[in-house]
Formats: sequence, C-alpha cells, structure tokens
Amino acid sequence: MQQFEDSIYNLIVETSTNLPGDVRRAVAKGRALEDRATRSGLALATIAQNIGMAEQQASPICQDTGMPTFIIHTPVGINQIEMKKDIFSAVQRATKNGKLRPNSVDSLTGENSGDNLGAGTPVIHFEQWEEEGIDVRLILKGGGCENKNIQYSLPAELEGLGKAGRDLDGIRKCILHAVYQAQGQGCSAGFIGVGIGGDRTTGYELAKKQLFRKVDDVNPLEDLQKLEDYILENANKLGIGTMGFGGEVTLLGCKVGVMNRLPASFFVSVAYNCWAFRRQGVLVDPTTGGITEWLYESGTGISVEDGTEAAIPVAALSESSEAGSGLENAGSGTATGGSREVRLTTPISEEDVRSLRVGDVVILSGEMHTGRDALHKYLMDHEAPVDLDGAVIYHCGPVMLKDEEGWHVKAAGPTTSIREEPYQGDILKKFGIRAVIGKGGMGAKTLKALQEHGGVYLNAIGGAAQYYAECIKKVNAVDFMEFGIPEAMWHLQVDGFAAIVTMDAHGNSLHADVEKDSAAKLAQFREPVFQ
Ligand SMILES: O=C(O)C[C@H](O)C(=O)O
Ligand code: SF4
Repeated sequence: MQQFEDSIYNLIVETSTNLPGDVRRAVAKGRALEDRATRSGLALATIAQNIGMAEQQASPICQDTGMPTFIIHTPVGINQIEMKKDIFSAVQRATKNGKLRPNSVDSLTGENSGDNLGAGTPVIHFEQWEEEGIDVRLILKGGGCENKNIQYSLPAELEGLGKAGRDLDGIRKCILHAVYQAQGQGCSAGFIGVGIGGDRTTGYELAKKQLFRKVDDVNPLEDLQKLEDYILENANKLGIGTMGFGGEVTLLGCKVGVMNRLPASFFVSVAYNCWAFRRQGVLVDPTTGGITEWLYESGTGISVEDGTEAAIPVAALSESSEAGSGLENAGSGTATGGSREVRLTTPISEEDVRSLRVGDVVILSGEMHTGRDALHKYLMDHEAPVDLDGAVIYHCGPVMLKDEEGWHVKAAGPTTSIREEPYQGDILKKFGIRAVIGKGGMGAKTLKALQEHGGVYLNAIGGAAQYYAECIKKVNAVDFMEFGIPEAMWHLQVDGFAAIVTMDAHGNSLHADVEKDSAAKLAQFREPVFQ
C-alpha cells in the first residue's frame, strides 16, 4: 500500500477544490430556474464563477473545509492501523498546502491544533466487506451547514405545520420544517440527507450517509422515492432562495434513508449540506494503494456558468425592474431600476452608511478586519488592537499560508453571522464600526443597533471563497494568532469587494422579511399529503 498516502492526499485535494459533476449539474439546474437579474440569480452567478475559480487554482471552493469525514470499506485482512496513519499524514499535508483549513479546535481551551489532527478529528469509519478493492469516500461538510442539522422526535408539534405523527406524513412535515429553519444560514440552495429511525446517533449517521448518494439516483423504496420528489418540488415553494435572498431555488437535492427504531423512539434526523457539497470517493488497489477508479463524476468540463454574465460587481440587478421591486433609491450611487451599485472606501462615514438601503450592492475598497466568534467575545471586555472607528468587520475565517514574503489568502468567504448576535450590537457602538459583512443575516438586536448607531449589514455570498480571495490585495497585518488561523483578526486590504445590503440603518431587514414570508408559505403544507 505504498501509494495509499498519496491516494488519500489526491482525494482530499479533489474533494476540496473540484465540485463533482452531479453537484454542478444540480446547481446549473437551479440557475436555470432562477431569474438571473434577481439577488438570488446574482448569488448563483457568483457561486458559478467561484466553482470555476476553485478548480482552476486548485484552491478550496469554500474556506470552511469542514470536518474531514472518511467512510472506508476494506477487504478482510487489510491493516486499518496503517491506513489510519497514512490518512493522518495526508490530512496534515493537505492542511500545510492550504487545501484544508486548520479546523480542529480543542473544545475546552479553544486551541487550534493547526494540522486538522486531534481528539476525534478527522472522522474515520471503517467497515469490512467482501469485495476485493478498498472503497474510500470523503465528505467535507462545513460548520455553518452542520449547525443547521436538526433532529425531530415524533410525535411533535411543528411551527406552522401542526401535528407531525409517527408516519410518512409526519416525516414529510419534519423535512419541510428542516429546510425552513435553515433559511439562508447554511448557504442555500442546499442538499439534505434524511435518516428515518435509528437512535439519536445512528439516525444522524444515516442522514449523513444519504449525502454520499448520487444527486440523480433513484430511491429503491417507492414510498421514499415519492417523498424525495415531493420534498424537492415543494421545499422550493418556500421562497427562501439562494443565501436566503428570496427566490425560486431553495433545495437542490433530497435523499432519504430508513432503519429500524426502538418502540419508544421515532427520530427523523436531517443533515443539511450547503451548495458547496464536497464529497468524492476512490477505489484503491489493496496491493499498491493506488487509485483505480473515482467514484463520482468529476466536475471538470461541466460548467455551471452560462457565459452570459459575470458575478457581482456588475449592475445586474439594475437590468430588471423586478429585481429592484420594493427597493428604494436613496443617496448617491448609480441609481437604476430601484437597485444601486454604491462604491465605498474605508473608513466609512455615518452619512454614507445611512444613505444605504436594503438591496443596494456595495463595492468596498480599503482595509477591512476579520472577526468571528473568539474576537467578538474578546472585544466585549477588552480594547481593540486597531482603531475601528468607521471600520468594516468581516465575519470570515480564511485559509492562509505563509512564505518568505508573508501571509497569503488562499480562501476567504463569509461565515454565518448569527453566531455573533449576542455581541454585535454592543461592539458596533463601542468601537464605532459602520459595516458588518457576513452571511445569513443577523437578528433584532443587531438591527436595532444599526439603526441607533448608523450601521449596515452586508451579505456576502457564502462559500464564494475564491471569488472573495481575489478581492483581497494584501494582508496588512494580523492580531490574535493565538486564536488560530480562522479566528485571528486579519487586517486585509481589499479592492472591489462586493456584497449586498440586507439590513440597513432604517430598520429594514431582508432576512426578517424572507423568514416571515417563508413561515406563511410553510403553513400551506399543513394538510396531510401521504396518508
Ligand atoms: O467557518 C466558516 O468559515 C464558515 C462556516 O462554514 C459557516 O457556514 O458559517
Ligand atoms: S460557508 Fe457556506 S458554503 Fe462554506 S461550508 Fe459554511 S455553509 Fe458551506
């Protein structure tokens, strides 16, 4: 098995950087359904461009390369201890080369191990089988969508949907609710794996295993096949759209599996995966350790781009009056058709920020500062290492590599902002921050602070880590390296960094609107469908 370490390294690189063919087709299908001049259409165009960039540069599609999870089948007699050593070594190498972000954090001390190794990481499941080859599958599922996984215990009373019983119709309600509760926070449009039955642990395992099915396969159980089709069709009627911007495409795939349960338990477990659905697999020769076959269609040559337009920044929104519906013009900028493109340079003034409205596309230049969970907690009762008056905070945990010339950004998309909700409003006011960039939106407390203090929330396109890395021209400095690479405060010089205003200083929140609207739509699915 001399080549096994190399094979695993290649599997990791391919999984992290080249979105598989079946996933690309699903994204392309979604794009065809979405009006390209809407906010969701624009987000999908950015995603499409990002997919191409990641492949071309062999860099991570998304900066969050997740919890590397391997599922391995071996013939009897293979030394799994040796295989594990090779996997660890390949994971270390991929991290060192910027193909994986260092993501293994000590849960008690907060220390990042720096190489993706540590207690419980990576995850490796071994199973024996009677075939001759070794089957290795890998999924890189990021933390944001992992946080949107949900487990239901039936019978239950579900918001908007009423009673969900221990039957197919109760399961149907759980799955629709799972898509609804994710909103845009798991980087919709997403894919879901569902596990019916099992216990709390095996139910989730079954759900995750469904994500290894091919997007276009057909469930062998007729009832479940009908359920999958029903969910895919109807979840898209919730109107959540890409990134939660509202729109036609919310879900790109649904796979359901079933196993036995205890008489007292009835779990429905849902694993939510973002559009950056990174999973691959290889068949390995047990003698040489070399790859004999790739198990999922390669993404190479399957374009998600339609060649007709570019991602943001482009005044795409202004081409359609529909896209701008409900949006007001205010202040300076290129006001066309109800939505505007506004160029701002940091530090930003209160006046400029107050002139922005939900729907505006802001194109930023100057310096911005990354900050996420560890930094927000720290800033609550400490001073900041730099002046943040008029500053832009970017919720982002980038992939960074250092050489003789200094730090280089390898991937840098936004992280889920709602985690900072307990802190953000206070920090905004304390330091005079004017803009917060992230994804998925924030809550009522932050919205109030934006209004009182004069601030804006900008939604960047989740997962578009190569697209945004390209806007970062220089790493000016870094503070708090002791928090680990993703959590450190990076001071970044950007040019042409585009994001959409989704919460403004006038009390408007696109996220609150979409949530309310989708809750009303969810309630339309209350009546039984599967008897
Ligand atoms: O940790 C990250 O970079 C992002 C995370 O996957 C998220 O979706 O919030
Ligand atoms: S940032 Fe979005 S695309 Fe990236 S891992 Fe998190 S949920 Fe997925």
